[in-house]
Parts: sequence; C-alpha cells; structure tokens
Amino acid sequence: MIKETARGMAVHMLTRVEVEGAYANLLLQKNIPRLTDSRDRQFVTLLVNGTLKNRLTLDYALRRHLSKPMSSLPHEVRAILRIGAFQVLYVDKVPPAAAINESVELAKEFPKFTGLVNVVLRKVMEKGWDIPWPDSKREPVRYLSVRYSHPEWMIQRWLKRWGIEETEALCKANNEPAQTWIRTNTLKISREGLSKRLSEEGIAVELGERVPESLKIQDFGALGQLGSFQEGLFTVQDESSQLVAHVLDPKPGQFVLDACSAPGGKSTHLAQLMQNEGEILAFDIHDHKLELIEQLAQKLGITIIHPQLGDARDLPGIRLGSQDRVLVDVPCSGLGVLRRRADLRWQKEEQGLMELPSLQFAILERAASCVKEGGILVYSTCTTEPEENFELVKKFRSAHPEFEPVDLVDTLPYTLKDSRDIKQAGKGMLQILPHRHGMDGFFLAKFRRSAQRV
Ligand SMILES: C[S@@+](CC[C@H](N)C(=O)[O-])C[C@H]1O[C@@H](n2cnc3c(N)ncnc32)[C@H](O)[C@@H]1O
Repeated sequence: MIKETARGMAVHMLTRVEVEGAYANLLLQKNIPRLTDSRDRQFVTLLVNGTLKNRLTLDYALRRHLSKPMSSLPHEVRAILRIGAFQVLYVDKVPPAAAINESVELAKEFPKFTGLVNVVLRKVMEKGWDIPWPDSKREPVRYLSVRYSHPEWMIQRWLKRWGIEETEALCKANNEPAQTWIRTNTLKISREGLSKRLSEEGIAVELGERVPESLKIQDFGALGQLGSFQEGLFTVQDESSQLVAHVLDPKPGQFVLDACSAPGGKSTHLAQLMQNEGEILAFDIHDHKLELIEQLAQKLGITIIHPQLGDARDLPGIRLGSQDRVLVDVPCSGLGVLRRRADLRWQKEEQGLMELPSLQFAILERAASCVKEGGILVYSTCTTEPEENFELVKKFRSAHPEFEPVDLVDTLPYTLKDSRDIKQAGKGMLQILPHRHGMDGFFLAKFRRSAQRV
C-alpha cells in the first residue's frame, strides 16, 4: 500500500482516474478532508489537477528517457513518474531533488521500478524545459497540443477560429489552477458581512468586481468544515455563472422556469434575486440530481424552488406562454471550464460535440414556448464552441422572429470594456473566454418575447 502522505494520496487518485475513469474533482472532494493540514490539502489538489491537465506534456518529456512505453509500466508507477516530473517542471516551491527523493520513496512499493523512477526523473531535472518541441510553424497543431497538453482536435478547432497566438493564450489559461469563487447568500447576509465572517474564520477573501454577490476566496480544501458554509451563508459558483441570474433579471413574485436546473446553482441565485417570493419550476431529467437542488435550497433557506422531474424537450405540465422568465442552461460540451475540471479535456471527443446542438435546440424551442408575451428568455452554456452558442442562437432567431435580442450592456452587473464584447452584447449575446476575461468560459444570450406574436 502506498503511504497516505499528500503525494501518496495523489498517486492513488491519479491511478483511479486512469484505471476506473473516476472523476478527479469528486475524488479530491471525498479524500482530502482526511488530511488535517490545509497546506497538504492544497498540495494534493495542485498535484492531482496539475498532473492531469499536463499529462500529455509530462509524458512527452518522460518518454524521452524511457526505453519502453509508458503503457508497459504499472499504473501507480506511471502516476509516480508523472507527479515527480510535474513537480520538477512546474512547481517552483518544491526543490527538484526533494521531488525526486519523495518519488523514489513512493516507488519503493514497486521495488522493480525504484531505479527507473530515480534515473528518469533525474534526467527530466537535468534537461528541464530544454526539450525538442515539434516545429510551431510547420506543425502548429502538434506543437500546441504537446506543449500545452490539449487534445489535437480541440487545438485544430481553436486555431481555425482564433489563430496561433490566441489559441496559445487559451491553452495557457486552461492550465492555470482554477480560483475559487463563491456567491453570497443575500437572503441571509450581506457580502460585506460574509467577507468579515470569512476573515474571522481565517479565509483570505477578495470582493469580486463584476457581480455584487461574488467573492474570491483562498480555497483551503475543506470549505465544508466552515461554520459559514454549514449555515448556508454562501455557495460555490464561478463569477461567469453568477452573471446568468442577473441577466435573466427576475422580480419578486414572478413565475420562473429553469429548464435544466440541477444541481441548482442558478435556480438558487434566481430565488435570491426574487427575495424568495414567487415560484421557480426547476426541471431536470435526472431524478437523483433533483435531490441536490432540494438540499441546496434548504441549506440556503429558499422555499420557492419546486424541483420537477422531466425532459426539457417536453416540459410536461407547463402551459405555453405561462412564464415571466425562462432560463435554458443546457447540457453542453463544457469546453469553457477546462481549467476547473482537470480531466475533462481527456474525457471529451469531438464526435460527442456534434450531437449536442440538436438536443440544445430542441430544449431551447420547447422552453421558449413557455415564455409569456413580453417575458424574458436566457440561453446559456459553459462552452466556447460556436455550434452550441452563436450558431444555435442564429438558427433559433431565424425560426422564431417573435424573440428579439435584448442588449446585454443594460443588464450585465458590470461595464464591458472590450469593443468586441460591446458589439456582441448589443446583439444580445456574450461569449466569455478564460484568457480574455479571466473567468470560466461561458455563453449568454438574452431575448424578449415580443408583445404581439409575429
Ligand atoms: C449545465 S447543467 C445545469 C446547471 C444548473 N443550471 C446550475 O446552475 O446548477 C445541465 C443540466 O441539464 C440536465 N439535462 C440534460 N439533459 C436534459 C434534458 N433533456 N432535460 C432536462 N434536463 C436535462 C443535466 O442533468 C444537467 O443537470
């Protein structure tokens, strides 16, 4: 058994991700609270996420010093090598010699490979970043893929759209550690009150500049242990995702439909903006996820959310034109959140992306039919891909001229500065990109149903 040190735990989790296809974020959530020191929890998170994200680059660097393929080594030994190389190449605060010694220590569980781990990692240390990369001019896709550890098909898509410099910037942003953003539960406390409370609990806090409820906190790996969390004074949600409820702009007493709502992040935010007055019908197709909505609402002290089991393409029981506000936060490829979900880039396949727009369009059409005349519809995704965003919205508008775009400049809770954003927002849309905006990648489109049907 590998020892339950920070590094041992990271090896164990990476092995489970590779062997069982386990989700890294769930493994981290479940396992790291066992570590009592917050520095250890942060270190394991860094090792697991950093090693997973940079796997392709790490394997490229390691392969140069291996006489046999990585796939011939036991899974745990691969994980030990990758974690070791990650520390040597990417983590300044760990002296390379210490990273190697600790890796050799872990490899003692596999005595046949102790020498190999030692020799290979020493060579990685000697060479550092002096690695012969593919030629960036002749083979830009391969170069970016290997240099920034992304699948080639993703790079190909982005290169066509944005060119090499911007694609490189996006890849770099995706490899950064994700920051932790939280949303104040304004039904229970003000943002300033929460900030003070968190400081008293020893958490470093910064007020967000874009969303009035947002705070950036230093995640110490066990938020669930904080009294403020247990009392429902906040919930974890990225800033870009916090924009959605503001853009939908619901009022107390209104009828609101959230067509794809689990685990309830946006429904609960809508309820806050409605002062917990009115009605939110929160649909989701997965029964077990409805419980998550209920639990979150209960914790935050929200009573107006009614979770409903159902396919948003049907929305059983919901009358045409009955809702003041409709949110359509569809299932999507999630390519905007690659920095937050370290293993996501390796789980996705391009074919899977191709199948999404028809589902998204069907959900959008049915949900839109429930909007009252004069009511508001918001469509959102956490992806960067035009087929799920601009192109889908364009198709929707040409099929449904009764929905007019609403200028986002007036409803966003912050002032847009980039002229490209201002232009898009004027047409009722906004594509948020991690490297341009410093938030998770996200897409928003807002429409008003005209008073007279066309
Ligand atoms: C992007 S997530 C929604 C996140 C949610 N709005 C929040 O802020 O917490 C998409 C959700 O759509 C659900 N879903 C997938 N297909 C669906 C369908 N056909 N009808 C309704 N919900 C669906 C998934 O279970 C998932 O919970």
